[in-house]
Amino acid sequence: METILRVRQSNDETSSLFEVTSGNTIQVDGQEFKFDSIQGGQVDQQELFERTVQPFLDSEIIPHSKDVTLFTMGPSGAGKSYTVFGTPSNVGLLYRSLSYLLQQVTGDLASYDTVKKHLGMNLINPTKSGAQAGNSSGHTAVTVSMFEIYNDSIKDLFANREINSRSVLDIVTDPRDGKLKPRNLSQFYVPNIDICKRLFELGLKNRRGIQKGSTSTSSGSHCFVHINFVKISKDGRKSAVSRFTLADLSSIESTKSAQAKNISMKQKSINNTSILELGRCIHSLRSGKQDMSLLRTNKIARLLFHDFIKNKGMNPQLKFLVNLDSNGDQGTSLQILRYISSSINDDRRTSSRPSSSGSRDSVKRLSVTQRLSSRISSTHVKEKETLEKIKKEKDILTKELKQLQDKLVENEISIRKEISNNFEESIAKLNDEFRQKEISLQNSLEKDCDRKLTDLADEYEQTLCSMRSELDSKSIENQDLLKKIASLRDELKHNKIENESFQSSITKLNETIELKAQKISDLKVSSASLREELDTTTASLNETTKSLNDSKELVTRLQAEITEKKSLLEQREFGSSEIKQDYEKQIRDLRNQVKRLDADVTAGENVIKKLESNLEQKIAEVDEMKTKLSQAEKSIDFNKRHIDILKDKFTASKQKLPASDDNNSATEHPKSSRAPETADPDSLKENISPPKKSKHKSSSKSQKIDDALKLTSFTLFDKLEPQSVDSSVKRKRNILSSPTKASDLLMSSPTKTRKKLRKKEIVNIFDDNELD
Ligand SMILES: Nc1ncnc2c1ncn2[C@@H]1O[C@H](COP(=O)(O)OP(=O)(O)OP(=O)(O)O)[C@@H](O)[C@H]1O
Repeated sequence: METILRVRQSNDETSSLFEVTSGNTIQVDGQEFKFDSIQGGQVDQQELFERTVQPFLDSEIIPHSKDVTLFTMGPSGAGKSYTVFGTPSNVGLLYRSLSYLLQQVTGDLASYDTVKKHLGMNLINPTKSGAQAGNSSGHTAVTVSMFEIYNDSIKDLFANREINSRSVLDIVTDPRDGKLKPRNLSQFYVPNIDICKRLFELGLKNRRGIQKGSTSTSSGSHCFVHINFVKISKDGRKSAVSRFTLADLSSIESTKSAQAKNISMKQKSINNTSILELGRCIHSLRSGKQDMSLLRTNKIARLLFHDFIKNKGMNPQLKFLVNLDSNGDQGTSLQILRYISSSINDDRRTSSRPSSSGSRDSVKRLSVTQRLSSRISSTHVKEKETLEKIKKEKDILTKELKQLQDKLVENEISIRKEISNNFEESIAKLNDEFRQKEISLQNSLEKDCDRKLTDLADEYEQTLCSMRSELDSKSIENQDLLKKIASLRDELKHNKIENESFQSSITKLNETIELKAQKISDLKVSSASLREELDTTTASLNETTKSLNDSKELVTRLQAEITEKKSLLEQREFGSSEIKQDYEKQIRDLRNQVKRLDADVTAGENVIKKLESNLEQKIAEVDEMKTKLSQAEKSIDFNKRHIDILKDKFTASKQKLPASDDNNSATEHPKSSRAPETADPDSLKENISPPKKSKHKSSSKSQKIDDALKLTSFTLFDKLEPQSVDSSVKRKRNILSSPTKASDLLMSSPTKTRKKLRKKEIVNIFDDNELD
């Protein structure tokens, strides 16, 4: 047991109600009180933690899984709650202890599920993030619980509910961790310090008299916090829990302070009684008197019972942290100090004023004896004897009572031990039973499993056999299919080759058709120009004819003039010789002129004849070209139709090809190569003479098509009738055929040279555009 004094120092040291006389002793009102350590006002929260709590965390809780309880006691307002919980900016022992323990478990934090296996269903996971914290192979964890005892009833502060009746028997040993605690107390898994803070905020909010967000308001209740440090064995089967209990006890209230804090007298007396009883209990246990009856009535004492039993009443790990305010009430402070010194530090009290109550008792006892002796002396001896008898009897009875009481305590201890042993035995039995059941269940499950596995194996074997036979048949089918696919591939290759040649022949045909179309268009152009030339020639012929007629009229007129002049000459034969000569000259000139005209007419006629013959020739050539043109057009139409048929066939063959060969999707069905046979029979009969049977199978379709086209073209050219000569040309030829008119034409032809040249050009054009 350890006593620590924390002093809340006032700024005004002169008004301080106590002084520290030596290292661990204080003096109040002339009385000295000794503590294990005194933490002055300059000691801050962290220092206090490091000096008072951290040592036993390191030496007891973490390595040895021992339980330690720390009580804070003191007058109201001395800083008990401040010491335990602190303020948000300066946290107290609770948060510092938790964060210290959490630091120790870092890296080895067991997951919530793992800890739950050991601590049971009452373990609560505070958040979703808590579920993800830690790992299944971790070996340490921290859990917390919080409850208050107020008006002798217990309230779970994390659950905000009264967790049991007023009976102390509701404080029970939890079989999971072997700790004595209120029945069904909530226990939270702690993954980190932030969650802790939120939890305790909630707990303090639920605490009686504590206002939200504050730890300073006096509550009038005893508040207990259990910090459980869980250690799981390496094999994960066993666990040990060490518990650090932080108890913020209610202050011992004077009537005045209780009234000031609005605490009922009943509550005040319950609180004070419970604390005094706790002190008496500890004192009796320490002095070896073991007044265990207190443990049956006092809840705080009962909560510590487990520790006493466990430690066999010897030196339980209890720490009393006494808070005193240097400016506080002297009476209350003295009351606390006396309480501590009488119940805990009795042997350590260095000096105190002579007990006034003790002297009063002795005075009382003296007066009673004097009165009794005076009575005895005044009454007769019999009464004295009787009194002595009674006294003796009383002594005997007192002795017996004491013996009985001792026996009772012994019995209770033995009963409790027995119960505890029985309980442990029954737990061990239950564990064994459970293990046996588990093993038998496991065996039966294994058997079941084996049986099912065998059945499944048989089933699978059968299925496998049937699947194998199916596989064999399928593989045979598959081979057939592969063969088919191979043959189809060959066919496909063959078709591909054919198709390629077919494509090239189509390309060639297209090229030929284009060439022919080009030639036809050229022929059309030249034929149009020929027509124009013909028209101009016809027009010039007409002109020449007209000029010939004019020339003839002129010749006639000149002949008439000659005749007239002859007659005039005869009439004037006797005229002057000059006139005669003039006339004769004129006649000669005219005769010469006539002769020249006759020569010109003759030459013109010759030219016209030539032109006529040329014209006829050209007309014949034009007719021939027209015939060829129409034949070629027909041939092209037929070819086009033929190509269309072939293309249709080709497309149909493509569609019929097997879909398996994706790469050869453009290949054709072999039947497409027989397109000419399935083409329009009438048109083929009409236009294509049957193709000669090839000696070699390998003759390409393009060749066949070419042959067919050529044959068709030739047949068409043979069958076509010659075209009739243009009627206007014929008419002009008739006109020009007359030799008498040729000279006139020659006379009046102004474009002779140009026509000759044009004629030459026409002849050239016809030569160039001759069809194949
Ligand atoms: N050592 C200290 N340093 C600074 N402030 C302190 C100290 N001790 C206590 N206080 C402040 O004094 C006020 C009262 O303290 P606290 O509530 O802890 O007293 P208490 O002993 O718990 O009182 P009660 O028993 O009535 O609940 C609080 O505001 C607290 O912050």
